[in-house]
Amino acid sequence: MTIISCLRTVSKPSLISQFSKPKPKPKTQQSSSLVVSSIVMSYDKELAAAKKVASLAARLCLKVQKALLQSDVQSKNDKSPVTVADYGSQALVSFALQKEFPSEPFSLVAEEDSKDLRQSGAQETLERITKLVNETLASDGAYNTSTLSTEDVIRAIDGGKSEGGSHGRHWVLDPIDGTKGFVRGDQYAIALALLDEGKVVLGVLACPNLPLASIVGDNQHSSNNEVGCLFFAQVGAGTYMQSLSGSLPVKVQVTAIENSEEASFFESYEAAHSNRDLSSLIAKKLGVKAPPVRIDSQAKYGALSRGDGAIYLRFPRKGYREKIWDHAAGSIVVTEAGGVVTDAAGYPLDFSKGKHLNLQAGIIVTNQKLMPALLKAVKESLEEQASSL
Ligand SMILES: Nc1ncnc2c1ncn2[C@@H]1O[C@H](COP(=O)(O)O)[C@@H](OP(=O)(O)O)[C@H]1O
Ligand SMILES: [Mg+2]
Ligand SMILES: [Mg+2]
Ligand SMILES: [Mg+2]
Repeated sequence: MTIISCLRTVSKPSLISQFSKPKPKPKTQQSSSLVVSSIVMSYDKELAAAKKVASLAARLCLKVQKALLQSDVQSKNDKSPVTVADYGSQALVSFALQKEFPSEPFSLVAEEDSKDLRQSGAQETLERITKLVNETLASDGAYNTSTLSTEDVIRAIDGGKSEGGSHGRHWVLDPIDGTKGFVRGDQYAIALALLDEGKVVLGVLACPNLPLASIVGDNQHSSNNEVGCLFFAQVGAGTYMQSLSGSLPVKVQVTAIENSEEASFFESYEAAHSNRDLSSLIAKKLGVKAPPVRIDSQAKYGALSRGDGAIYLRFPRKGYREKIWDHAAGSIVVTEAGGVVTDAAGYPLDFSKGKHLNLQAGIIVTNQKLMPALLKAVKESLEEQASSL
C-alpha cells in the first residue's frame, strides 16, 4: 500500500438578534412565504445521485482502510496526509456524477488534484488507484462502463477543479474528510453537497465508521453495535439517516435540551485543528459538565444532527482558512435537523465566495435554544483571551 504524504500546507445581519427576539411574522408576510415555499425547487434527483455515489465511495474507502490498518503504514504520516483512498474516492464521485447527469453542465469543487500523481515515480500509486476505482465500479454494476484507464482517472480527479461561486450549480466534495482519522482507523466522512446560486441545497455525509447508536453517553446496553451511517438533507425537507448497508431512512433532529449544563460538546480529535483552551473556557462559562467528545471529520455534524451531543466548537489558529468542502454537507445536515451553524460572531456561513469561507474567528453549531447563550459565552471568551495576550 502506498501513501503519498502531501503538505498543504460583510454587511450581513448578525444572528444574535434573530435568536434573542423571535418576532411573529405579519399576516401578509406569512402568506407570501407560503407562496414561496410552494415553488421551492426539488433536488430529489440530485439527492438520490449524491447518496448513491457517496455510498459507492464509502465502499472504496472501507476496502482501503482495512488494507491500511493491516500494513500499518499510517505511522509514516505526520503532516496532512492524502491516501490512495482520497484520490480514488474523488475520481469515483467525479466520474459517477458525470454519468448520472450526462446532459448537464458539470462543475465540481473538490479537495484533491492530480498534480502529485503525474510526477514520475507515482505511476504505481496511480495504477493502484485506477484498479480500486474499477473494482468498485464493477462491484456495483450501476454504471455500464468500460474499464477506466489511468488517464481517465486523472481526468476524473481534475474534474474537481471548479472554483464554485455564487452563480449556477456546483457540486462540493471532500472525498475523505478526516484523512488523519481514516489513517488512524477512526472517524472519517465522504462529504458531498450541491450549491445552487451560492446556497447549499443538499448534503450527504457517508460515515463508514460511525456507530448507528449514539456515540455520547452510556451505550453499553445498546443492542445496536452496527457501524456505517449515511446522513442526507435537502433544503426544506429535513435530515435523514440510514445505515450504509441500506436500512430504511429515519428522520433525525438535533437535541432539544435548553439547559447548557446538560450539553456535551464536540471538537476536533486533532489538537492542531482547533483552540482547545478557548473551547474549554466557553464550556466552563456555559456550565458544561461533560468532557469534550473528540472525533474527526464532519461525522461531528452527523452525530449532532441526531442529537448525540449539543454543541460543536471549532476555532482554528489565526490565519487558517476554512474550505467549503469541510463544512458544506455537514452544515445542511445540521440545519435541516433544526440546528444552527454560524461563525463565532453569529453570521451564517457563506458558501458563495469560492473555495474558502470568510469567517469571524471560528465555527459554532448548536440548537436554536442554546445559540444565544453560546454566542454570549463565545464573545466573552474571545474577549478574555484577547485581553490576556
Ligand atoms: N490547522 C488546521 N486547522 C483547522 N482545520 C484544519 C487544519 N489543518 C487541516 N484542517 C482541516 O480539518 C479537516 C478535518 O476536520 P476535523 O479537524 O474536524 O477532523 C481536514 O480535512 P481533510 O481530512 O479532508 O484534509 C482539513 O481540511
Ligand atoms: Mg486533506
Ligand atoms: Mg476535509
Ligand atoms: Mg479530505
